[in-house]
Amino acid sequence: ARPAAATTAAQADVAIVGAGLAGLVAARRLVARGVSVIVLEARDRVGGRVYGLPLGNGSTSEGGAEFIGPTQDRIAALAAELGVRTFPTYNTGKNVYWRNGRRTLYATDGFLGAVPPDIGVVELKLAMTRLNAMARDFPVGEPWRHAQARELDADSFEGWAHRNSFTPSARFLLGALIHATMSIPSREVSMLYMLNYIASAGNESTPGTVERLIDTKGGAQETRFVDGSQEIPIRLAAALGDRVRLNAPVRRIAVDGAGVQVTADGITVTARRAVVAVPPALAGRIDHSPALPARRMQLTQRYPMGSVTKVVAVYPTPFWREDGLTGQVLSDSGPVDVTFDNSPPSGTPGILMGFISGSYARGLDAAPPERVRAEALESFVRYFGARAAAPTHFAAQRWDTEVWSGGGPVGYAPPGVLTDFGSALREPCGPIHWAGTETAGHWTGYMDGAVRSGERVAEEVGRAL
Ligand SMILES: Cc1cc2nc3c(=O)[nH]c(=O)nc-3n(C[C@H](O)[C@H](O)[C@H](O)COP(=O)(O)OP(=O)(O)OC[C@H]3O[C@@H](n4cnc5c(N)ncnc54)[C@H](O)[C@@H]3O)c2cc1C
Repeated sequence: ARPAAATTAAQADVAIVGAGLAGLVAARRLVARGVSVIVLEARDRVGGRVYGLPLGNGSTSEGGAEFIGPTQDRIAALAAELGVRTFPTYNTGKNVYWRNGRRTLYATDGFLGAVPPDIGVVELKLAMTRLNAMARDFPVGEPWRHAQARELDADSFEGWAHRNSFTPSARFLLGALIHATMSIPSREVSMLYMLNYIASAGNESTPGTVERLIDTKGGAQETRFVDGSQEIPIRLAAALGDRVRLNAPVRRIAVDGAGVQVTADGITVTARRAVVAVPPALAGRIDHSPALPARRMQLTQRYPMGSVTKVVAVYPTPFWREDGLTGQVLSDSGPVDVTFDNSPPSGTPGILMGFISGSYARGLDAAPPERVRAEALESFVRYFGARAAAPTHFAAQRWDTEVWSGGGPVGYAPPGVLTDFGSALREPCGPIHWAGTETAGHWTGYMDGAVRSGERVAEEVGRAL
């Protein structure tokens, strides 16, 4: 990849907007079919929501997407193809559950799995069973086709959860399910969207379940990449060479009889087809001539990104392991309310990672970096003791101020959006095709969904050319 030169005119069969996993995979697949492509990337790096956060000593820790798990077959196959090795997420010992000011340690290899022991767990387990049953035989990737789509889409997940649980702890844990996976309060997301999200946490032969979303062992947090997840986009881009142009934010897509003209800062690409592989909210910022169909324009006004910051604290050793802890926390107090052990495979240095999500992220909106650091370390001390107070390095990656992401981890549908606008997520508009994890069937919201969407769009465009 090289920076785009000033006002270059270029030609290709397909112009691809965005060098995240979806855009890069689409490019790789199209090139393999003998199709010429140019990938236009706004940032000065590839990977989008996959990013290695520098730790100040030449090494990095994931500041964005990190984990993969069972049934995420497409990202696993891609990593294997690229020679990016994996290792199990550290998961030996007990998890910490912090609730109402009390710290409880619990093993995750029992009947409850990752669910912490609390008064409401029976109720929670019942609600999870109901959710799994509703997610079975679900039209994955096409929630608007569900027989009760309208009713389900009129509800928020919180609305459903409050009618299906009564104890404060079950309600807290159901809310935490959304907070931990989507980085938003559960009142903001459509029940229909969440059922699709649960149903999509599987593959063509294995139905999705809540457990596969939230578990470490057997779930979406099971596995990590040696040298970090960013190795995947970096290797994809290296193989594409100067087909990838950095620092080239796309501003405008014009369609005429001959095809498309995609105008970015410094470069205009004339192509037969365009693939837009960015989250819907960001796609909505690109000008179109002629205007896109109303349903597509209105969809992009209704698909917000979550609010998330990831923090990492580096220590000489992973001291929590000596205390018999996995490094994993679920808490009702912020700003860090979910943590993982982010140490490299060797275990040195020790790295604690924490999520600051939803209202906690919004609460720190105007906070200077020192305050974010102080409050995050206070959270770590609460869960892991005084040794957590003095890391050798601390770094934070905030996503809601990233102009080319707009938040994270994923764009989602608030109530009432999917039934009328959902099908505009993927439906091509003339020669313009849509990709990105938000358009995926299985594992929408995840790296696996991004890869699947890139593969699907390459197929779609390949057929249309
Ligand atoms: C904090 C965090 C944690 C996460 N954890 C996980 C995890 O553990 N496991 C997992 O599987 N997933 C995780 N995810 C989700 C995962 O990162 C995404 O699902 C996936 O990376 C999305 O890929 P994408 O290609 O669809 O979109 P993106 O990665 O967003 O790529 C879009 C690209 O388009 C570029 N772009 C945007 N607008 C324009 C424009 N106008 N012109 C040119 N370029 C443009 C952007 O710069 C970006 O490079 C996490 C995300 C975050 C933020």
